[in-house]
Amino acid sequence: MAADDGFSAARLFSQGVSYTYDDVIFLPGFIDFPADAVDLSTRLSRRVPLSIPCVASPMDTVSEAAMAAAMASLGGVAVVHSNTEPRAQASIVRAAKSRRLPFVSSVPIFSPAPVSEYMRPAPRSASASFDFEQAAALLADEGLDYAPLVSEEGEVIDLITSKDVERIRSYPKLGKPSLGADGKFVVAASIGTREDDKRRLEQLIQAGANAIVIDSSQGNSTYQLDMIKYAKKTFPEVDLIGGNVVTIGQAQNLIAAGVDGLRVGMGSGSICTTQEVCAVGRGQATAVYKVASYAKDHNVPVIADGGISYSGHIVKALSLGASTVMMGSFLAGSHEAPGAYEYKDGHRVKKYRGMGSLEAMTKGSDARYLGDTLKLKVAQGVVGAVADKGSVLRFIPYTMQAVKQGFQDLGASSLQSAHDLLRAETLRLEVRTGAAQVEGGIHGLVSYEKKSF
Ligand SMILES: NC(=O)C1=CN([C@@H]2O[C@H](COP(=O)(O)OP(=O)(O)OC[C@H]3O[C@@H](n4cnc5c(N)ncnc54)[C@H](O)[C@@H]3O)[C@@H](O)[C@H]2O)C=CC1
Ligand SMILES: O=c1[nH]c(=O)c2[nH+]cn([C@@H]3O[C@H](COP(=O)(O)O)[C@@H](O)[C@H]3O)c2[nH]1
Ligand SMILES: [K+]
Repeated sequence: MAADDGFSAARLFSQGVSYTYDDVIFLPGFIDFPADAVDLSTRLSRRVPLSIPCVASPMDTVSEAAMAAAMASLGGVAVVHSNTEPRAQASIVRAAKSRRLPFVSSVPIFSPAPVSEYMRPAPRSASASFDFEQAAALLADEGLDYAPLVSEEGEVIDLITSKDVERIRSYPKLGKPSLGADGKFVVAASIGTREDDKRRLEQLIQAGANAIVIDSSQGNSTYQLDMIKYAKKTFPEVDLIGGNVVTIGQAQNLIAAGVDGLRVGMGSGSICTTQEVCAVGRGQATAVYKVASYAKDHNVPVIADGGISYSGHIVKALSLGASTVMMGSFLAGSHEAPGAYEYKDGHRVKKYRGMGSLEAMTKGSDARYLGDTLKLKVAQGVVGAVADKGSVLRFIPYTMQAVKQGFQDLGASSLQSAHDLLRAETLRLEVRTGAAQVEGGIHGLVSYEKKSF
């Protein structure tokens, strides 16, 4: 492409305008490879590789054991939220890491009555270290309807049933899972910056957390810098992700303090009211581009956090320099998100709430606020609901296929290649006017059905 067509990102993002994903559009590049050849493997942080660039947000309506097992089995990762007691959070991490199956069943396995009173003895059990194919083969070979999943310590941790096998088989084939050096699923977890969080950190690391996210809307604080220094000194072997940041100045401080990854986004989340309440933040496209262009020189991967509604947003975030995207609302309506489905106006929905909503704050993150001299609580998020999306094991593979098609259109065969095109200014983009955005969407139809896959 002629270099004088469109704008380079460097030029576009230096004009004093805060842009978000929908404001910008990439100009197509040259295709000389099939979409299937696009390599989406990446890193969550310096030492945590992933095979897909997807991260589930540390929110109590998104990331618990079922999400963590499913995301790791897809090659991504979930960050287990901290809106609960440290012991409970650590046991969620343990539960996800104790298996190699892509799900945590909802069958209650704890009961006041001895199990033998209401269940037949299982003819065979499956080892908790079995992956899906091994467990499915056991059920098929032995003609079993179910088998308990038994840990190395002889504890029954779950059940696998022939129905689970049927369900998982109806989804796209599982790719390369995220496994740590211990051969177990990669699971991350979040902490805060209070004195108590040091104890939480210790318990999470004992539970085997592969990376720790320091969860704050404004990471550039003396509290976070102190926590980074403490964590890096006490547990140097575990990757530490700082944030959130949206400027180079914030990133500089956290990188200097030693973080292995950065989480970028302030006010961009679907449930966020931070920009409204505090007047601080940044358009997400600008934030990702600016922080990533600084962090790359320090070998610090960037997580583009918030504002992802569809695959095109993921392509934009990654092409603007992010190594992964972190998602809340995109994953919240899934089978794997915590909570039960409800019906609202005839739609099947799941609750999704901001961690800075009054409801979430009074549930657990309250400690943050109760300790403050100023005890007036002001929400920076809302409580809402999102539509049932089915299993992440189904819609994430389709979403990744769409992302590969986007990369192919750009002429980028991998994340590294997209980042190279960006830095070489071969990647060209423009701002879309309001009319161009309308044109880029579905328009002029009396009615339509949108079925993506
Ligand atoms: N990405 C985003 O745009 C936003 C995200 N959130 C989410 O909401 C949740 C809460 O975020 P925040 O309110 O930023 O939590 P936070 O824990 O970072 O801050 C809450 C308050 O506690 C203070 N604080 C923190 N550590 C302290 C210490 N050691 N001593 C004294 N004061 C201390 C902070 O300065 C702040 O006033 C998080 O899950 C966050 O991800 C909230 C707002 C915006
Ligand atoms: O202003 C905020 N108030 C909140 O209560 C809140 N809770 C979460 N978050 C942030 O939003 C991200 C998820 O955003 P999405 O739903 O758009 O994926 C998350 O990953 C967070 O960065 C919040 N931001
Ligand atoms: K918002």
